[in-house]
Amino acid sequence: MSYVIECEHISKTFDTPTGEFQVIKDISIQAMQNEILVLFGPGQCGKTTLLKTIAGIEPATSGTVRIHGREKTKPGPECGLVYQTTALFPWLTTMGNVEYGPKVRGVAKKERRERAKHYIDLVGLNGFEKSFPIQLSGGMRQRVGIARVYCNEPEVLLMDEPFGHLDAQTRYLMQEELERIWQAEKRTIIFVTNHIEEALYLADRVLVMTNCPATIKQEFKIDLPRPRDYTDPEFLRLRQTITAVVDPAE
Ligand SMILES: Nc1ncnc2c1ncn2[C@@H]1O[C@H](COP(=O)(O)OP(=O)(O)OP(=O)(O)O)[C@@H](O)[C@H]1O
Repeated sequence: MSYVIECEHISKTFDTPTGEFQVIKDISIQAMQNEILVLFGPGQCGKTTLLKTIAGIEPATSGTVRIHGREKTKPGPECGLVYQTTALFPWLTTMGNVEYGPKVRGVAKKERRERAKHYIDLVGLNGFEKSFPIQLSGGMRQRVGIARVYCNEPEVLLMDEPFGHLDAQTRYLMQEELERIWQAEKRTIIFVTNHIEEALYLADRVLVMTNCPATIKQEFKIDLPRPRDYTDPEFLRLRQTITAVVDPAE
């Protein structure tokens, strides 16, 4: 079996004014083609650091990251990132933001506009092509962020609590929307969250992390049919089981 993402024995230690601080300890994970892998753990446990290491933004102190078998040591277009507060260019419209990546890479205007329009429609923003970010709600801005990474056609999507700043209703809606988008155009996704329902709604597998230094404590394969039902008894049972595994004081 060939994996899209392979992390082997990743450790990460920061030099701080008070000495060395180990954030990640010997983590090995793999993601298969089109899988949604959710990293789930308590706040400050090291989830973002692990994602940055996979993206090549924070080099690992030891261990290797491979994307499609190629070692990853620096940021590159093969990884598309969506953050909690998506940094859209405020002076560009939805179209301008979504087509930005292909434009910088020299893709001809007609082709990149068609591609951008396709992804704008896919995320449900048809009619908002000319809107500026300030004219959009938080959920709509995250839709633009998702369309923008899709438009760059990365091999993997790395999503760091992308819905963490949204109100509860919009958050549920965006979970459903991401699942719909992923069903329409599947990608390999590593999704970071500390929200158990979000993890269960989206994941093929949930990896529960321990607190700093982060290790993988337990893995759960989520075989529930999609789209998932938050009130399904099996969903609720898994919610209870996984919550019990996470110990914020660990
Ligand atoms: N550049 C850095 N230098 C020193 N310490 C750092 C650095 N980056 C992160 N840390 C520390 O590493 C720990 C893990 O941080 P990280 O942001 O990876 O956690 P997280 O699980 O993503 O947190 P949250 O759920 O709150 O987003 C924290 O204690 C943080 O202060």
